[in-house]
Order: sequence, then C-alpha cells, then structure tokens
Amino acid sequence: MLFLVRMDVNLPVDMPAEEAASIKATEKAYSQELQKDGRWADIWRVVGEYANYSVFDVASNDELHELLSGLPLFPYMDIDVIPLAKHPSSIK
Ligand SMILES: O=C(O)CC1=CCC(=O)O1
Repeated sequence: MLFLVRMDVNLPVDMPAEEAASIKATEKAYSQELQKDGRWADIWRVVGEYANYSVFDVASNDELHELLSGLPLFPYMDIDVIPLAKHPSSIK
C-alpha cells in the first residue's frame, strides 16, 4: 500500500541546539534504515519550508501509523497522510 505523507516540523524555539541536533541525527538514521528496507520509498524537501513529502510503501494503515509514531521528531510534527491508488492512465 502506498501513502503520500507530508511532514511539517515545528521544533520549539527554546529547544537547546544540542538537543535539536541529536533528535535530527536520530531521525536521519531512522529514516535511512526505512529507506534501505524499501518502506520509506521517497523523501523530498518542500522548498523554503521545514517540511517534506514522503512516499511510504507498507502493508497496512497500522504499519504506517507505527512507523510514523516512531519518528524521533513525531512529537514536533504535523503529519498529513494521503492513501494512493493506481491511476487508470498510468503506464507504469
Ligand atoms: O527534515 C525533515 O523533513 C524531517 C525528517 C524526516 C526524515 C528525516 O531524516 O528528516
């Protein structure tokens, strides 16, 4: 099952820089593990925003929820999920 996910990150302005850097490094490692195993199929930065569009390829809604809620930045994110279905005009 494919899902388009938008993540907007809102770190508190008073979060110490070292704490923010640590969470971002943990987030990067978590994301790259999921990219390697194919479940985080794509990630793109939204130009000019601390936000990304990602595509997840997972078995169920529950699996997606588990992955998203495990994100180190999850407490600081607004997340929108769009389930994707094959377009009838797609040639892929
Ligand atoms: O920087 C972001 O958009 C948040 C994020 C998700 C995965 C990652 O490495 O950073």
